[in-house]
Amino acid sequence: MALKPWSFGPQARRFLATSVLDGHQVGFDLWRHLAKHAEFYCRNQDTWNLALDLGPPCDALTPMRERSILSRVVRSEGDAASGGKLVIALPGNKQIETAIVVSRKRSATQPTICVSSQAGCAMACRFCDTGLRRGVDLPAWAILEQVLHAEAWLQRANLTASNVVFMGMGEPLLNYSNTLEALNLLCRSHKTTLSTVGVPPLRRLAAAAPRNLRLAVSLHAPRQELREELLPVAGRALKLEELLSIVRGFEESTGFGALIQYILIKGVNDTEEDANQLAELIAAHLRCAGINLIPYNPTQAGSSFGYQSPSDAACKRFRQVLRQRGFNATIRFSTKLGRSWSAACGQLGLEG
Ligand SMILES: C[S@@+](CC[C@H](N)C(=O)[O-])C[C@H]1O[C@@H](n2cnc3c(N)ncnc32)[C@H](O)[C@@H]1O
Ligand code: SF4
Repeated sequence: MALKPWSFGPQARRFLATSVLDGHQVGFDLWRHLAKHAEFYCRNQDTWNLALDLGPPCDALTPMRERSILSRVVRSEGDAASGGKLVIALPGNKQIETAIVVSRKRSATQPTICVSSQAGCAMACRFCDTGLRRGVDLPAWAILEQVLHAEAWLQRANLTASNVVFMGMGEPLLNYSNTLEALNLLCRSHKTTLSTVGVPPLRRLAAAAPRNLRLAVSLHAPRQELREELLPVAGRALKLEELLSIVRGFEESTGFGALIQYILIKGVNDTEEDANQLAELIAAHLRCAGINLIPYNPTQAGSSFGYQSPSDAACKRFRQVLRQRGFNATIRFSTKLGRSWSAACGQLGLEG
């Protein structure tokens, strides 16, 4: 495949030359990513050295030959046309997971790449299997390479992703500087959404994030005490009102309403009264672009608390209350297939 004359320096071009030795048939979007990566790697010698444990200075990238992309896909589940999961090995054999959701709205196919920011997560939310493992921060390149691998995978079905969401393994704001580094590149080419449980670095992000970043907040409860029950961090870090006021500031500085995420757990937070309280809370504090209701996906973590998925009817009732109060509320039903690959929300991270 012929190289395009990229306007980066010679080191970056050499990086590109080596990155195609394995003969990937990559499309234009992926090339653009590679080019950005090249720029990124050449700027970040420290990250590069650390990752490879070899210590080549930037000038010595050429001998790297076919291992220019540091991570590799060790397994994929599902298929490119309908979505799936990639298990990706990093140098040193740590494994991370990237989910790819392919949704169809009318005739348009919209793939979304769901990246991990950490392997494991220290937040230990009661319903999430990622939280069963302590969080290890991923370097920025490992976040970016998930997009590369996912793009290459999607190309089997002639698809490209325009959306990237930080909704895979980990709490992105606890890996603040690497996440910001990755966001600065990704927001140039993809509609990018960062999902957070709401931790203090959110204040810094509001000032530093690219202006077109979208924010999703995992709220899950309309009351502080219920939130603390579900998310242990809610009792230690930002209280509900404080969190909402930071999110409001974020909405003002970016001009985009935040997306509210709300897991629905049978008999825990799924009553009509909960829905009404949620509507009041959000209306009082936020502009809010929409409310994403996520029926609880069965997990090992959640089963130890007896959590169960709500019925479809209960989810729809909850949604109806929110809609009647004027909110754009949607239910994110995970496909049976997605659950069987353990690629659904909260199910990533028990392997590897
Ligand atoms: C895995 S988290 C990653 C991003 C970030 N740590 C957060 O909590 O927003 C992405 C979303 O998955 C949701 N989630 C986690 N476990 C879940 C489960 N068992 N069922 C449904 N959603 C779940 C989270 O609440 C969050 O909204
Ligand atoms: S829901 Fe998010 S913050 Fe909570 S344990 Fe899972 S990944 Fe971490």
